[in-house]
Amino acid sequence: MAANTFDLREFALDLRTSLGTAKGDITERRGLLVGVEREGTDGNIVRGVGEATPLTPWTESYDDCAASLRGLGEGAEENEDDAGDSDDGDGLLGTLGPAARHGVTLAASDAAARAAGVPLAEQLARTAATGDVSDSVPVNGTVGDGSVDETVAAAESAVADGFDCLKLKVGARDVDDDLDRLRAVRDAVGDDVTLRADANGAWSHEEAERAVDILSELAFAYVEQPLAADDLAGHADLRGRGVDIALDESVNGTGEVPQQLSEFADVVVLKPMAQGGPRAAVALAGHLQSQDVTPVVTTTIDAVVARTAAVHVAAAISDVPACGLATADLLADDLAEDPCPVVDGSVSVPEGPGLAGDAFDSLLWDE
Ligand SMILES: O=C(O)CCC(=O)C1=CC=C[C@@H](O)[C@@H]1C(=O)O
Ligand SMILES: [Mg+2]
Repeated sequence: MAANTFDLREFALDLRTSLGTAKGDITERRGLLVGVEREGTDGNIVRGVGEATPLTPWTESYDDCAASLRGLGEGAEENEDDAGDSDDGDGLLGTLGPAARHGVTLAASDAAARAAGVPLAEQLARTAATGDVSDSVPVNGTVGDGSVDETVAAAESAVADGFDCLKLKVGARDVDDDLDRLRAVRDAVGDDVTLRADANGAWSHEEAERAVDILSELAFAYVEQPLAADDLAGHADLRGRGVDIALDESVNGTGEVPQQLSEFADVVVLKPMAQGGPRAAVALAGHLQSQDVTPVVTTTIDAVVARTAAVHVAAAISDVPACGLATADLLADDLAEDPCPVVDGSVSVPEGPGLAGDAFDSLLWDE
């Protein structure tokens, strides 16, 4: 196989307004675009584009990600067979943290899908045997921490924009203040809007038990990561109280993923950036569905390349519920035009080939 050559481009994007979470405010997203070029079987150059946008504690640090990708560029010639689109972590890929691995495997998968002339979602569905590929994906609105009035206003604005599912960030303030926020949102948007809360592991077991009882009264669909990432037993204990329990940091970190997640959660959030690439995310989704656990795909507030890849991941997962992919509006600017704009609470899957044809090539190569 001809050697891969890798190109890198660093970027930094400000958020339009900071996203308040229990882990602090997210104000900027720094990452690296990864471009791969290789000679195809017909002798033509095949290109692929990836994105590595770290976010601790879901992934390695930016500095570690950047250093490992720069090291990759120097050794690409010797490691041509390792930098394919395999996510099994052998060889070269095994030395990379999840965000760097996401950048490399996404670029390789984009190149392979473009060479085959198929959308990335179709290639992902083929390799994971997940079944048919959707041509659109439902998405939820994302509402950060804020006062009661700010939260209600943001929720009403999202519903007016066509979202019928909202995720509300909690855990940054006293649990009773959060429950006042959530009750006010339910009163404002009515019973037909699906509501979710995400605590990012901020609550004690006692706080979580109180919260779950109120969330059940308010008919919330699920609460994401109410307890610390390592408290799987605590999450299991919260189940069956009228609101589903979702795991995020317990599954999307740099630790081991428990095999039998159905003991601990009804829903598992999948972050392709934290899973080390689109294929790993789709494979885990299939594993979850085999245990009757519902997968939900979310970005890590990424730039347009990784966000588009997350749309393809969600499209390759059968019967996926509303996903956390409508995060473009959180950014003050982006690297390229969005091929998956949100329309009435859903996004269309680009026809490709690959991610979005050659739409992102000019970000890495001078035409
Ligand atoms: O799920 C969504 O609606 C958007 C993504 C999202 O909420 C998150 C992305 C990355 C880190 C966190 O701030 C948050 C999460 O915890 O899921
Ligand atoms: Mg979360």
